[in-house]
Amino acid sequence: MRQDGDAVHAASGSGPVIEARGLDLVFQTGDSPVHALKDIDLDIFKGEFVSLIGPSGCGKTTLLRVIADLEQPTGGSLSVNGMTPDAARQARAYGYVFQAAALYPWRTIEKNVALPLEIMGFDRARRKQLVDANLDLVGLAGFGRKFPWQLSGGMQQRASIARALCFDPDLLLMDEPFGALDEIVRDHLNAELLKLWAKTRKTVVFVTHSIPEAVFLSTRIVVMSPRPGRIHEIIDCDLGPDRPLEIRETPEFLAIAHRVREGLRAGHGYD
Ligand SMILES: Nc1ncnc2c1ncn2[C@@H]1O[C@H](COP(=O)(O)OP(=O)(O)OP(=O)(O)O)[C@@H](O)[C@H]1O
Repeated sequence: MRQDGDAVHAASGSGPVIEARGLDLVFQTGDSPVHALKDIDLDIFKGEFVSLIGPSGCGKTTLLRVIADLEQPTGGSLSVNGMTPDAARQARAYGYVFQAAALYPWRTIEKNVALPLEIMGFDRARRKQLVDANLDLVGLAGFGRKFPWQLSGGMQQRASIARALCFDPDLLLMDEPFGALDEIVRDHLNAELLKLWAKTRKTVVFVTHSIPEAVFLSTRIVVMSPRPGRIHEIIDCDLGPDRPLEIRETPEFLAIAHRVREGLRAGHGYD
């Protein structure tokens, strides 16, 4: 198993934001136990954009949910910002973007984005300031008074990103946020997300099924193999920070995409 980036980061002396060692998760179901994650070792460092890619059911969402303390591992250890996942959740260490935008239909966009701030007890003036700034950041300035159903799917997903960012967490966990969108909108949002990441330098863990999306966005790609979900390979994606959409036609991009595809195939054991 390769972890190309680790040596570089270890040399820089910065500790990992996420550190998983021998992580295991077995779901106890009515029928038979489901071994969702097996022996996951993974370090993710500050400012990285790491994608988790793998076949359906390989445990990508489960791994993200374990990091977010929404599932409990049955073995191994995990730290998030040097804390237990439980402590990190309570310290609001991360923002979470779900597959579906999951906005409340009866609240306006600004009220949806403000929800975490209300829960955290921010006063009204500060809430307005943060909501406006984050709607602006995701290109939704002027749409705060609309209701979710008045916005396109892509705009709703942007609003859910603004909601995840509004309290300025250093870590963003994103579970296939653009999976349900058409390709043109997805391309556009990929480019926007990359700009946003370059501007904010947040650490991002991003789940996707799409090889081009993973290569376009990531600094490293974690290729997972089918159940029980294991890390098959970690691939460095050193295309630099400046990535216009046309980069997807370049030999460097295609070479990395090819490596990811080969990794997925080898992990599957088709050959
Ligand atoms: N709460 C649960 N109880 C029992 N089994 C579960 C539970 N959550 C997930 N699983 C199982 O664990 C495995 C991993 O699921 P997970 O959703 O993490 O996969 P995934 O890689 O994200 O899949 P997809 O790409 O289809 O979203 C699957 O077999 C799934 O059915």
